[in-house]
Amino acid sequence: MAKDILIVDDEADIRDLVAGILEDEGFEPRLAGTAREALDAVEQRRPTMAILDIWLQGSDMDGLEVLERLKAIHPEMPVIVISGHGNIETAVAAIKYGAYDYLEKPFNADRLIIQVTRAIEAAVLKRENAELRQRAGGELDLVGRSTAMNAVRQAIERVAPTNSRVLVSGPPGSGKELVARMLHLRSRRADGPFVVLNAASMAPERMEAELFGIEEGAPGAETGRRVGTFEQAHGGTLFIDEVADMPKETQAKILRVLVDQTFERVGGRARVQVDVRVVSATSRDLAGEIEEGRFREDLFHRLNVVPLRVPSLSERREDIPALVDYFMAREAEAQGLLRRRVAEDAMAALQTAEWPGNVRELRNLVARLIILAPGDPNTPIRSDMLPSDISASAPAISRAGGNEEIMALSLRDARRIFEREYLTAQITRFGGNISKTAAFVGMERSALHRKLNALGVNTLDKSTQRA
Ligand SMILES: Nc1ncnc2c1ncn2[C@@H]1O[C@H](COP(=O)(O)OP(=O)(O)OP(=O)(O)O)[C@@H](O)[C@H]1O
Repeated sequence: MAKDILIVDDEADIRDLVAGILEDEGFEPRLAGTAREALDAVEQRRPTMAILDIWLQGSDMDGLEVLERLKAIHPEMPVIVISGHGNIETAVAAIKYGAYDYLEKPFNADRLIIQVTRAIEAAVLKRENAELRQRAGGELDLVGRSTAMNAVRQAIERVAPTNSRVLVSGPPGSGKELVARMLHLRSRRADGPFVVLNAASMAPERMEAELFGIEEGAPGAETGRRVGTFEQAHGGTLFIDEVADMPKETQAKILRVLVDQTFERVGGRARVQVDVRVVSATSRDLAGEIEEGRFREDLFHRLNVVPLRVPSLSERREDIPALVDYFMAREAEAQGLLRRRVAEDAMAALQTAEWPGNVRELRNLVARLIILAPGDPNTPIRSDMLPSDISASAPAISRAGGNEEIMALSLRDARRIFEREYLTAQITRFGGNISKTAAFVGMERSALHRKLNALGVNTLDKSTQRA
């Protein structure tokens, strides 16, 4: 995406000179000759950055005041100020007001280009850092090599660079937001912002101010003027989570933005232009919501240009061991604790459990186990240490055997262990009486003897002993 740079200078020659230099470098200059023109231009669309002359003749505000206003509206937007020769103090004051840097007149083209490039890079880095912090523990890759997950991965690679809108569907906690982040990171907008709006957790009366921003003085703007999520996402991706929870009036407004990419802030009249890719997600069946009259069909078609379904965890149980290992490593590091090994019977239980909360539920369980599973950190986590609803799904064989490793063995070895434990238990049950045991388990007495010998089970046959 071309980076647009607002050039604010009262001298037309300087404006044109700066614009020419930047245009040659592939930037998209926008020009303003007065403070008012500058503020109007920013109002209409947030530029990537601004270059601002401190001395603005013929304006009702000086450059420092304009700088202050710009910083109040878009604190993250870099501004480089131009100061006349001998005006270093003012330039330094501008830095205190939040300017990224200053250029002293006369300046040469190379210096201008270096400063502009550096300012944009710094803003991108700052945003990335902020996003990383905000994500706190979020993933940037999808774990799991099941066929279902590979299909999701392939779809992401195909769709991400296209700029199409995507509707991600899937049950709660299955990884829809993660998929949306990957769509952003693999798109040409990757160095733009990724902004999340959760329609489910937002009061309907606040939704519009949140999406479109609000002007000072409008009802609900107690904290002053605010930029909405659509504007924050300019040049990047807006992720609308649980889109089915959006009130119907808001749905109509979103539809308009999607059609012409402009909107008005709440309490404002100016049209704001944005360039935003919308990725939305739902865990509900939108077709059903449309039928019930709760979701607009025309909006559905606009959002659902490319549908992408994230499978539930129970549709890809073979991914569970890799997910467990991955979360175990991450959570152990985050908590400053040692990783625990998960014994095979516990893994088998995790792979057979139902997981209504999908990957999120599995992640939370692993985090809990690291802290709460009994035994020292070198003891493997066995199925009987899992919460009862999960351990109940451990295969009966591994619970009955009490041998946590049985699920790791070949059928031949597992059968041997099973037979030994089963027969030892039965003999114990019948007080060591081989005849009674043989009758119960359905074997000839002599065959049972041979079997016990082969398995290395020592018995004192009590059926031949006189009481
Ligand atoms: N394939 C995966 N690999 C690694 N981590 C995953 C994977 N899928 C989901 N997660 C993790 O599981 C948690 C839940 O995922 P996410 O928030 O993306 O789900 P969601 O479907 O958007 O949830 P909700 O429906 O509640 O909004 C997050 O911590 C996410 O990082």
